Amino acid sequence: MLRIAVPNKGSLSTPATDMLREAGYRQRRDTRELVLTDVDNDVEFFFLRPRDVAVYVGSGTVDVGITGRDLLLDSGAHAVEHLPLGFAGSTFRFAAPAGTVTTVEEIAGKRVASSYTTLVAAHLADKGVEPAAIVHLDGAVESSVRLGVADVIADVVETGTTLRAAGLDVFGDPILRSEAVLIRRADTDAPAGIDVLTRRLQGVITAREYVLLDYDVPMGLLDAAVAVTPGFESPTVSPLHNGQSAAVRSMVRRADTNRVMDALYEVGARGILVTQILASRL
Ligand SMILES: Nc1ncnc2c1ncn2[C@@H]1O[C@H](COP(=O)(O)OP(=O)(O)OP(=O)(O)O)[C@@H](O)[C@H]1O
Ligand SMILES: O=P(O)(O)OC[C@H]1O[C@H](OP(=O)(O)OP(=O)(O)O)[C@H](O)[C@@H]1O
Ligand SMILES: [Mg+2]
Repeated sequence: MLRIAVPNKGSLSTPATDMLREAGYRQRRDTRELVLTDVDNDVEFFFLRPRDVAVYVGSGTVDVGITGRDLLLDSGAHAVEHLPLGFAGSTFRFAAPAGTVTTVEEIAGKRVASSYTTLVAAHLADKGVEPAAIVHLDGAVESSVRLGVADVIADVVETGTTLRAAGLDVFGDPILRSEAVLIRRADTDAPAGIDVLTRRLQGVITAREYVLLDYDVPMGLLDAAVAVTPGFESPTVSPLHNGQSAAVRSMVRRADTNRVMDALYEVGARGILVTQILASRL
């Protein structure tokens, strides 16, 4: 039975549970449930603190887990990224009161507050910058400068709203671009059952990222239309009963849908329909 660690709280928890449910797994109804066995799918879920997921996976007590790339790197656990999951995207960045610190080099001799101190220490060591101190805080890191325990922070930035509210500006390149990832233990054979889980999660990712596009096009314009919608391998083309047109079906990136529909219309395609994909195995 594959043992899967899932975040029980925080930004990752609900989207992780939603994705597993979409992938056909049973999920808990009550947030106080700590363990859930899905007998039909031969998997067991352990609901753990997001920060602890990598620790359990690295120690081999659970086989795989869902966590953030930033949390994985900060944990120093013996675990590796297996599949990016496409949600909980964020950047991890330095910030300071507007105009005070504007380059990473200027962090030398200053105090840096973060909830991700291992990640910050490794990054600064890599850049050859020696801070005066790296202060570990559990959260609300943006308040640390105003309250006088740090000069600079390193924190998760999603929309930037929290930074703006605290009067802080980001500086330097992003330390990291993070998203939710499926992780497994490093340097060991892939656990039995991970392939099915991976295909199922990949299926959800594809269903979220792509739509199906159907359209009719006169035979003479078929090549031009197909060039607009090349699909994954090659689009499906079926002759229409009138003998003069073809019906085409192709997968298109959801974000490109309207641009592609406009281009197809220009080429001469008509009856252009978009359909949502509910599940997929490619
Ligand atoms: N706006 C966000 N705030 C915090 N974390 C985010 C955000 N967007 C994405 N994430 C990701 O979520 C993970 C952090 O989750 P975690 O549950 O530890 O913190 P949290 O969402 O801040 O929860 P908490 O309520 O405990 O503060 C990281 O991988 C982080 O990159
Ligand atoms: O760029 P934004 O969209 O504003 O999001 C980023 C903020 O959200 C998180 O804080 P959270 O609300 O989890 O509080 P915490 O700092 O106490 O963890 C994170 O630590 C940042 O502070
Ligand atoms: Mg938080």
